[in-house]
Amino acid sequence: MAPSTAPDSNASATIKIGTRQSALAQIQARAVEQQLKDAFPDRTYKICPVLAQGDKDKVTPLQQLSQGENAKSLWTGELESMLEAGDLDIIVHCLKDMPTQLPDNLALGAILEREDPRDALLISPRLPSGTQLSTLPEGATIGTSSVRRAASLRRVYPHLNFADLRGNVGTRLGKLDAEDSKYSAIVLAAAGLKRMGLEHRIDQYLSSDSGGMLHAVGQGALAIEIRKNDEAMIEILSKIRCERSTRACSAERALLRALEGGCSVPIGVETTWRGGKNLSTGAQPAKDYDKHGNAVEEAEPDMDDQELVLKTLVVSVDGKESVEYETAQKVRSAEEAEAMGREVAKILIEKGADKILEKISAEKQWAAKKQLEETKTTS
Ligand SMILES: NCc1[nH]cc(CCC(=O)O)c1CC(=O)O
Repeated sequence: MAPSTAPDSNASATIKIGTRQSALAQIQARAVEQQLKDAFPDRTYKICPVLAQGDKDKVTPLQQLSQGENAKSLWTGELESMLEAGDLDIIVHCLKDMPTQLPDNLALGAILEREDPRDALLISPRLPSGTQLSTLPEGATIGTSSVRRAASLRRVYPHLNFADLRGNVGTRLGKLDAEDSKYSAIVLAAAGLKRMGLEHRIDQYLSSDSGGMLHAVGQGALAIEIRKNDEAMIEILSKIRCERSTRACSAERALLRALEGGCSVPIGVETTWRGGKNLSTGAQPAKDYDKHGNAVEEAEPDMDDQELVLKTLVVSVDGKESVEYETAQKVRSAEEAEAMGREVAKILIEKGADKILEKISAEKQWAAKKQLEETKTTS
């Protein structure tokens, strides 16, 4: 690829990449730096790890930390202030952790090619190998702090128990492996494990076909946050963005925004692409050939000829009530994908998802109030 010849006066300035400090976050930042280096080898880059508020406070339940207007800003607030001040040029995020509404002067600059979006089950080393969700004993405890994960699994496996599990990926694995561990299994995002080279710890991939679990909105995708008016950066990022992942994630995020859910709201999604010229006929898919005439990997069908399939699930905390909806349509831009997501939100609400979400929101407010009262009486 030709090196950048951007005419702006800053074309030689170091690109400062902000990231959280966890091992996974830094791996992700390095992966983005590498993609940028491949596209713009003449530029220089600096990774700046920043300690997030959410990483400092490991005691308060996540659900209460992320209450209210500024939900989730505890993960991104410090980094965003630095981006606004020009101390950073981009922030690398897991899209899943990004609020659907960003501060006014910041923007989502790019969504990169998505890693495996599924959740993964990791079984305790003390249990027989080959154990799956369906063969876990009655009363076995699953570690997860995600309401979506616990609620979705309760729905299909009401005989299992769920317990909070916090910390970064390494900490959570340590808690599963500890000799006196209370967990029979834990659930983590497959993407994080794969990026950390821990794929071998996955005992079962969870999906609509396996465990009845749909993943979180945006799960598995990295996103780049930028200053809204940074045209030079938008141009740079256009070389590393992924249109397919952008359309799928745009549909998911528009759905979440319309349902006004945060990361702890049990909305599961699954987006896949279906059909297209090469696959819909059932004929042998056409091969592509490189310039030497050697067959290369099967060409992906043109996205514009395919349908985006969106599966959704809203489930009550106890797993007893749920609303499901699945649809598919062609989406020829991120905007069309967003319209699809909003339409699906409307249908989910018509089917009763609003009642499930209202109840969860009321319970969260009650828990936060109780927590406040407890702090008052103990201090
Ligand atoms: N909630 C924290 C978080 N945010 C993103 C990931 C995984 C990586 C990704 O989704 O890109 C994780 C860890 C997990 O859920 O296991």
